[in-house]
Amino acid sequence: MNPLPPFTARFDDVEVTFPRSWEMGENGVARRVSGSVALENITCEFPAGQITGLLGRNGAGKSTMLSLLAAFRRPTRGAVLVGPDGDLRDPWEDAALTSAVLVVQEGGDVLQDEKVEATFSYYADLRPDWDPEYARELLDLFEVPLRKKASVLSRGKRSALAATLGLAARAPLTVFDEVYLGMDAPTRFAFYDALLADYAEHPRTIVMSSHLVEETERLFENVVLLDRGRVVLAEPADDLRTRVTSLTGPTAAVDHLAAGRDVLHRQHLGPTTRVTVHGPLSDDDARAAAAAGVTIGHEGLEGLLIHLTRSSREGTGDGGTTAGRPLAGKESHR
Ligand SMILES: Nc1ncnc2c1ncn2[C@@H]1O[C@H](COP(=O)(O)OP(=O)(O)OP(=O)(O)O)[C@@H](O)[C@H]1O
Repeated sequence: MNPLPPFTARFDDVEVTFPRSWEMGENGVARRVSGSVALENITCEFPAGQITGLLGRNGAGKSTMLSLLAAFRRPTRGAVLVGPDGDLRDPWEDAALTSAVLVVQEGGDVLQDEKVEATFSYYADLRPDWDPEYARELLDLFEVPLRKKASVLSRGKRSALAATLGLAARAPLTVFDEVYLGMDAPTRFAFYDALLADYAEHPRTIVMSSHLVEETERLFENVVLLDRGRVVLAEPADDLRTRVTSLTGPTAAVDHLAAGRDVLHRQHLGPTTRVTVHGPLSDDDARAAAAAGVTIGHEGLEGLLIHLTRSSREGTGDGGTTAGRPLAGKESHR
């Protein structure tokens, strides 16, 4: 059977509100937790056959958004649609669609009390594009024993197993929700390399949520940035990369060039100053910089994202988005 084509995923004015609930406080007394808006006015697309990074600070709404793709929950309002281009549908209770969407979270969806090979058999039954040989290759690469129970693996090895399942299932829409948590640096980089190599050979749509922007950004063709439940930007990664420029050189010349610009970061080292600014330089500025001994460089995405999420927070103040905040009322105790 031919594999399904890569899927597109679309969010159309999506809102997710969590209802009020009860939780046990530290003192053992039940506490009423206010409802909260986790996602608000989310309209964006994860394009077919591309790798998109879903970025945002803690509590921004990344996992909530990704859980909608796998139909783990329904939006309170708006529509989530997935499928091959021209045939996007609501994945809710649609078994054919959900078997083509795989959301991999830390620890993965594994049979905890059985050997890893039992989980492989389970995926072979459930996932039409499962590649058993590739799965074993990945386990060798990550040094995860096939004959151990998943529950006795270390946290890093469990993450590597989850990554293995995500890659070897070759789902037309594959979502990695911070799956690398617990992996050491060599394993994380082996995972990124394996992902890129397999994606090149077997095109599919990949969405990866991440905090580790600096080390994952090279993977991304698109970026969706969430802040407090709202989309701050959704753009091709290359367009974003050209938006942050560093200027390094004599302090007076750097300050002159940076005047009136949106400065993201400033660092002094004796008579030398380095600033990062938001926005490209004109040709005239570039010539002036060269004449004044100022070196121009391009920065990664991290500085821009920190800046955008920080300033959106300051800019909105209390009257801005309600996302991630209580809906109404105060916490009460009983
Ligand atoms: N089951 C739930 N009940 C109530 N509120 C929830 C629930 N799940 C998430 N939230 C709230 O929704 C908001 C978004 O949470 P979410 O886990 O989606 O964020 P995230 O970006 O994945 O965070 P992190 O990077 O810390 O994992 C948070 O304010 C969180 O407290």
